Amino acid sequence: MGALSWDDYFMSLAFLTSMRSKDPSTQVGACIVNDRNRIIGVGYNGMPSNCPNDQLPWSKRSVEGELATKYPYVVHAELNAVLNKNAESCSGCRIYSTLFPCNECAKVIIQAGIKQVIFASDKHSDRASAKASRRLFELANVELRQHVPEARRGGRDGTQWEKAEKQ
Ligand SMILES: O=c1ccn([C@H]2C[C@H](O)[C@@H](COP(=O)(O)O)O2)c(=O)[nH]1
Ligand SMILES: [Zn+2]
Repeated sequence: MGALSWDDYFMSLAFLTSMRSKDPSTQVGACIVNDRNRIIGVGYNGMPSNCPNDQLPWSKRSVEGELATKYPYVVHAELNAVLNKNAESCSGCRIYSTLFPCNECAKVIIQAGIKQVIFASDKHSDRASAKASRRLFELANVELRQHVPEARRGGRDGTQWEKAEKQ
């Protein structure tokens, strides 16, 4: 068996990173890489640092309203990856994300100078936030590409991807 492709390697790293997330419905991971294939930052969706996790909700919906759901509190994987960067700048980099970035992440990605987005799942493509993202990325000339694992092209064993896609 040959070496893992860069795309499979970085997307695998994004999936591995996503496994740190405590979100019971959608674990997201992101990995920023420069043009020399060096890792610049990784992140996953989680509650802000220093906020005790047991005091914030992970629910998708609540009869008590939006403030009793995760949405106003969770820091998205892509934002965390940019905030965690170990280089001066993300300019010209690409980002691997296990989920297509929402519009808030799209703004961060564009402002950080990231030029390429490689994503795995597009499961929220019907949401307005995903549609707004696509619009922003197109206007800002950020290249989008859905990752097709080597295994899907008849290459290596694809069990890890099958598991990830079922999420
Ligand atoms: O760009 C994105 C969009 C979403 N996330 C995180 C935020 C939430 O923790 C989940 C989405 O939860 P659902 O239950 O699927 O609505 O994904 C992210 O990190 N980046
Ligand atoms: Zn987001």
